[in-house]
Amino acid sequence: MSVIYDRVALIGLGLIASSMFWAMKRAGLAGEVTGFARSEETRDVAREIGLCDRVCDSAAEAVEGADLVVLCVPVGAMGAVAEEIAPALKPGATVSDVGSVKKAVIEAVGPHLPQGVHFVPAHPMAGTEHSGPRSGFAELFENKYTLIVPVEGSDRAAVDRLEALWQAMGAKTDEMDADHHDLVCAVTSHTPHLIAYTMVGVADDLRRVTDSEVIKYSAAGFRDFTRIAASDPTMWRDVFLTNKDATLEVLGRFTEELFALQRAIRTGDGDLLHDYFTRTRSIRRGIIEAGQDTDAPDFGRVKKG
Ligand SMILES: NC(=O)C1=CN([C@@H]2O[C@H](COP(=O)(O)OP(=O)(O)OC[C@H]3O[C@@H](n4cnc5c(N)ncnc54)[C@H](O)[C@@H]3O)[C@@H](O)[C@H]2O)C=CC1
Ligand SMILES: O=C(O)C(=O)Cc1ccc(O)cc1
Repeated sequence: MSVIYDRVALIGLGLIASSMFWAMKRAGLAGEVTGFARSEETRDVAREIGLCDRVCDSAAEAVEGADLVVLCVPVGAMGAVAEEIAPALKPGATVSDVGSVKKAVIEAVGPHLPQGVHFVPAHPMAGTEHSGPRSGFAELFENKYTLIVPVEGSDRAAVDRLEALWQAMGAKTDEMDADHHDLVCAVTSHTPHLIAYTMVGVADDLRRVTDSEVIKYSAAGFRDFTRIAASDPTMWRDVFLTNKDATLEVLGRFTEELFALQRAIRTGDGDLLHDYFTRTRSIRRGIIEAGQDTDAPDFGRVKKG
C-alpha cells in the first residue's frame, strides 16, 4: 500500500497508539511516525522496542511538521494535550483522536485548535484489557469498526483521508454525530464495562465468605467479566465522568429491567423469564446471521442466498 500521510505524530503511547504504529508500518501508510508520552518510563520503553521512528521529549516537538496528529491519551487528558500542542501545529494538518467518548472530547479539544487545522475525531471500536506501549499489535483493528465523528465544518477531504488510513489499517468505517456515538457506546461498551466492574466487585466481596471458590469454579461468563474488569482504571474513570448523561440513561433502563427480572424470580414467574431469554437469544442469533460477530465460529453462521 502507499503512504497516506508523510508525517504522523502519536501523542500517548499505549495500546491504541502502539497498535496504530505497527499497523501503519506493516502496510507502509506513513512516512515518519513521531511519538510522545508523558512518562519518561513509557518513552524509554518505546525507544527500546522501536515504537515510533522518533520518540520526542515534548508533545510540541512531536507534532512539529506533522500532517496527522492523533491524540491517544485518556479522554480526560485530551483538552490539556490539545492546548499544549496547538502553537506547534502545522497549518493544514489534521488533528484526530481515538477517545472512547466523543462529545466531551470535541468540546475539550476543538476550542484550542487554530484556524486552518482540520479536526476529525475518531474512535476505533477495538481494544483489549491490556494497556501501555508493549500491548499493541498490528491486527487489532482488522474487521472492526472505526467510527468517524466529523465536527461542524469538517473538511471533506480531511475526513476522507483519515477514513482511508483506518481502512488501510484493516478497519471498517462509519460516520455519525457525537451524541449518537456516545449513546451507542454507552449501550454497547460503557455500561457493559460498568456491569463487569460491579459483578467482579460483588464476587470479590463474596470471596471473603467462600474463600477462593469464586475464582476456582468460575465459568466462562464470569471469566469474561474479570477480563473486562481488568481494563485500565484511569481510562474507564474518564469514560464514565465524560459520558455521564448517556451512561446514566442506559443504567436507568438497565436497573428497571433488572428489577423486573428480580421480581419474576421472587414471584416464580417462569413465563416472564423464558420470554425474556428467548428475546435476548434471538438478538445474538441475529448478530451471527448478519455476519457481524467476527469472533463467532463459522459453523454458527447461516448461509445467505
Ligand atoms: N483500551 C481500549 O480498549 C480502547 C481505548 N480507546 C481510547 O484510546 C485512548 C487511549 O487508550 P489506551 O491506548 O488503551 O491507553 P493506555 O493506557 O494504553 O495509553 C495511554 C497513554 O497515554 C499516556 N498519557 C496519559 N496522560 C497523558 C498526557 N496528559 N500527556 C501525554 N500522554 C499521556 C500514558 O502514559 C500512556 O502512554 C483513550 O482515550 C481510550 O478511551 C479506544 C478504543 C479502545
Ligand atoms: O476489550 C473489550 O471487550 C472492549 O470492549 C474493547 C474496547 C474498549 C473501549 C472502547 O472504547 C472500544 C473497545
